[in-house]
Amino acid sequence: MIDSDILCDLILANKHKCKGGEVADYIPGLKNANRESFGVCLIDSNREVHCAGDYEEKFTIQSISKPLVLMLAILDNGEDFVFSKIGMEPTGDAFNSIQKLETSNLRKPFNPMINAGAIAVSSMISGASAEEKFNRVLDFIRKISENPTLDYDEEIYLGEKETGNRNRSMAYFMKNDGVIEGDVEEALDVYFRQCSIRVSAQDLARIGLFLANNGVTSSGERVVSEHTTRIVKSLMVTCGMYDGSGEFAVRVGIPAKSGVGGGILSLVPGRMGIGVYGPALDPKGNSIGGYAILEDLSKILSLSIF
Ligand SMILES: NC(=O)CC[C@H](N)C(=O)O
Repeated sequence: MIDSDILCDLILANKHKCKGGEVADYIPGLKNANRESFGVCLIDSNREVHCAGDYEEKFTIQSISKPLVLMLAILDNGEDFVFSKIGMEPTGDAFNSIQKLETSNLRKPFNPMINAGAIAVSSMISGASAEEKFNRVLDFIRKISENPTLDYDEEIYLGEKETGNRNRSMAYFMKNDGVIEGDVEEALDVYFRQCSIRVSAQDLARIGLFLANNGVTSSGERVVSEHTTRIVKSLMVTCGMYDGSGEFAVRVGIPAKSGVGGGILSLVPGRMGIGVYGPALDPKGNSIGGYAILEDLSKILSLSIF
């Protein structure tokens, strides 16, 4: 049993830490986020929902879309094809780093949780057009979050598209190397749109529970195989918190994926899904408040899987 008061106490105890971070500012839609916003939602295996703070506030999913779109790409193409194009190793570099694409002998992005790998994943989604591919992504995320009202933020999508030249350059590089087989601009369009999907901490907790339950929604529908969720959870542990994944594994010890919108999706296998939101980020791009709450929760509830 989890006492909801614990979550309120943790919000109060950690709120001051958010003042230390920076809100992502590469596009106006993100810069305008309120750095004081702070919310958490935990849904346990009995489907009991525990929430505190701004758990209903919407923000863009950003990099948290990466493990989710990976599941759809595996459904569409199979694991062998996906990992013939993308590796499974952490880089130790920033999420938007370009360097290993050329300097490593691998000649493919190191993993699906960095931008290069995620853009390659987006290029594998089935559909006749970017719009059809994105609509399949949105439908998939609606299903696993059990929230049919999820939508995307048009202003942020356009901002991502306008400023995303670093992502664009990686995508063209990967097209040159045969990692991306289809139309590059279409892959980028799907990627920019998927980053702009609006979610709340509660939506993330629901997705976390789906992963904790090995690919079954709380209404009992199996959407992906247990094996696929194992792949995704493993990659979340090793690469989900960017180049801070090692320290996060030591301090918190659960699969998690963060995004520059300020969200963190996390879960404890078989036990619960947890979503946190706080747009003030540390230098690696992880939510400062979200990280702090997860660290405290892990200690209080003995969540580490290690
Ligand atoms: N770390 C992130 O959340 C990155 C997502 C962001 N839209 C980008 O592509 O740079």
